[in-house]
Amino acid sequence: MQAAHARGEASTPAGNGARATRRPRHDGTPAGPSAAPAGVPRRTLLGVAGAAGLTVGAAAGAGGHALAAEQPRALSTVGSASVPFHGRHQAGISSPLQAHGHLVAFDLVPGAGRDRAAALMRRWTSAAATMAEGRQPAEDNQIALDAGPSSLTVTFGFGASFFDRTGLRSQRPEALAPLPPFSADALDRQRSDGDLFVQVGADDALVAFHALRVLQKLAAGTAAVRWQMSGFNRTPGATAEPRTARNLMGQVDGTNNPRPSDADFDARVFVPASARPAWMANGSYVVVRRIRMLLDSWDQLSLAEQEKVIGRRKSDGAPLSGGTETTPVDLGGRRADGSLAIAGDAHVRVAAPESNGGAAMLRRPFSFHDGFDERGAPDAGLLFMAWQADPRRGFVPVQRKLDRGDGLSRFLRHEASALFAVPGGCAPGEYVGQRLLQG
Ligand SMILES: C=CC1=C(C)c2cc3[nH]c(cc4nc(cc5[nH]c(cc1n2)c(C)c5CCC(=O)O)C(CCC(=O)O)=C4C)c(C)c3C=C
Ligand SMILES: [Fe+2]
Repeated sequence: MQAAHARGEASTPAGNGARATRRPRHDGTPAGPSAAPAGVPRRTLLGVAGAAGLTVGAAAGAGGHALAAEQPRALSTVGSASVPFHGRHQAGISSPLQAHGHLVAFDLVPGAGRDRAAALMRRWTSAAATMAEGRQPAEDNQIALDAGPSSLTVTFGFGASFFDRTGLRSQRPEALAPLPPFSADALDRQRSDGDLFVQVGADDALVAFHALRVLQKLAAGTAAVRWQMSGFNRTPGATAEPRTARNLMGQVDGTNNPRPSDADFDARVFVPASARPAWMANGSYVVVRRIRMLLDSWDQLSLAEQEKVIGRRKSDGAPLSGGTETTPVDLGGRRADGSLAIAGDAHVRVAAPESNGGAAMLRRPFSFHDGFDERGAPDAGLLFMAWQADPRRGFVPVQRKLDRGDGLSRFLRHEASALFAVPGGCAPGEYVGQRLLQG
């Protein structure tokens, strides 16, 4: 069953042969359903038709909801959309944002070394590839039984400690060196770092939880959950047309992300095939930060003050230097009174590649809300994720600059941090990380 393939969608510009039913947008926009009619996984069609047949008899006999039951309905485009697991790069990096996400770090259990880690990666890869097609892995728990793939992606990575635990220290990339401390850090070490990283994303909450649970069970005896964070983005179809995401401060967030159509997109986001260590070819490095938003303080600012902090209008994300959302920011632009249109400490000025020797990254976050603290303030913010070819030329210099002079930092608290090496994608029959673990 290859729902996406049957519809013959275009390959993603990432060049991994990936086909998705939703047009990939890389500006933080949860892309809307494609205009093409949705294909339906064969399993689902049979399942729906079979179930409907049974229901028709029962409903007609009861004189109840016969009409509804007589019309077996195809999955919505949201449910039937799929993102191929296999490809040059792992899925979940340049794929469109999904509505639900789980980020999980696992630690290898004592005594579990390279061989057991390799066996786990093989099990995880097989299950992830199966679920990405909307099929159930062996020994399933039926949580996602009625749903299609719902754009499920599963992405795997390795933390620095993995290489010590598996005797693979000589294979640890230099780019995986620990992130430097930043003055804004208030890090909880229990919720930071980890040997193995799994990112699950899907447009359906049950599909996302199903994948998480399957992967956690497959790890039993080899790796245990160290920390887990869950987040969300806007549901596809919630807006009349696809739009750039908003974060929990209400800002349009993701506008100036690198786009796959940019000539330098791959160079910024993915490790070149010629780079060392060789097993990281076509991979990427992800920085994960749990950034709490101090929303009670933020809400005390006027709209004009909030816009000044970012340097963009809140309503439509247009830069304060003029134009619409997609107009390039003019950092030299001035108002009639001669003052800078984009303030000296505006977030977009301080974070811009022009202010950081060209440093750039692909931001692909999830928002989070984990209740309210003892003072009634929301424990909410951004599960910030930055993907780049090398964090020493991406996240690190930009965060250093933000740490010193970003107007937004007064309203943020970085509570957890991790950096993972995410290998390239794999072909059917291979497993993610095979070149490292078998090399
Ligand atoms: C170290 C990198 C960054 C962190 C940490 C970060 C946190 C953070 N950002 C927002 C909101 C917005 N960020 C925007 C732009 C933007 N942010 C970064 C980097 C970090 N942000 C970059 C590189 C850029 C692009 C700058 C540019 O080239 O113009 C924007 C504007 C819209 C956009 O382009 O996406 C917003 C809004 C929050 C809320 C946050 C922490 C919670
Ligand atoms: Fe930002």
